[in-house]
Amino acid sequence: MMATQYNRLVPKYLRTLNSKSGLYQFEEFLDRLRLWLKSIHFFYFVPRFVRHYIPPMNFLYKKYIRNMTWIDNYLIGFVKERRKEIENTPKEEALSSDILTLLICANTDREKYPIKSNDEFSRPMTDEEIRYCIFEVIGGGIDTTSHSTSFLIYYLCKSPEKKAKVYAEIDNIFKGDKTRPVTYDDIEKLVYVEAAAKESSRLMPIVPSVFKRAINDVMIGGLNWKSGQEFFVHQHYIHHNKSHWPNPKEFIPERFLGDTNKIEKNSFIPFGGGIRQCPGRHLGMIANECHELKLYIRPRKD
Ligand code: HEM
Repeated sequence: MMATQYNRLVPKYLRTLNSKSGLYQFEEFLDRLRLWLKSIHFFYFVPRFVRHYIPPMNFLYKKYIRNMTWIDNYLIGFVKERRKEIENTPKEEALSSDILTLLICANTDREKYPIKSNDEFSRPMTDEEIRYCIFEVIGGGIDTTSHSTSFLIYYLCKSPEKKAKVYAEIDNIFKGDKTRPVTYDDIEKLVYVEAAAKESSRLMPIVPSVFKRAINDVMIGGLNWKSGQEFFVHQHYIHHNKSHWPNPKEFIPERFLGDTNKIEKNSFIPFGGGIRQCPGRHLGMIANECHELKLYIRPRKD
């Protein structure tokens, strides 16, 4: 989405920074996203009373809230702008399939793949709801995917023997054609590539732990948790636990080949779990595999 925005906002011949250009605002947006990321820990760990009343925490608090308001307004601007564009597009003209367009058109007569149901969610979403979704996708979908790819490349570079297997599989499917687009069929056939991507996310889960709250009294891991109690599930630790993963520090994609039923339930959770499991998990995994492909299909420089 960011790359598309960049290309849309700034024609090639204008790609220099000046304070009025959309690109300038976009750069500011990225800076503010970084600040927002920093502020997450502040809101997690600084108690409410301290952040409201004790200097300098209360100044930081105000700064972070101002930052969040700026981001909200910026994103709402996109939603409104795109909504107007869609309204001005004749019905017979096809719309693009980007996430923003799909969200705006959901449950309207412009929806591409309508789902019939009569529940409380069968109404078009408000600008505010779409803004939340877009922000989640930006926050949850971009760095996670790019960092996953970086670690995959890292582990493959460290394991020439495994990398050779990735090459062999890619060669077998693409037969030397370096230009044709990657299809869904290819992705299905690339089992070793997928196994390598999974093994890399086992060794280095990009989100190392997730935050959960018990909604009932429950026993997990032999401990009793009270309703309302909050805790972290530590993926990194689980992925390195010897009882689930023999030689846990070694990069062995073969673990994910063959009968995957032997992988113990909940011992591989790079995308979290439960009802709030990552909704972008398939997209993230496919993007990861496609990056791997693009890289290795090219002329090879080891
Ligand atoms: C390799 C890439 C990715 C990894 C490792 C990853 C990992 C995660 C994890 C661990 C969670 C928390 C799940 C939990 O609480 O149990 C999460 C949530 C989320 N992810 Fe991803 N993600 C990736 C890609 C994406 C992509 C591509 C998108 C969107 C297009 C996305 C959107 C989201 C959203 C919206 C949530 C919040 C879900 C909720 O709270 O209900 N993620 N992701």
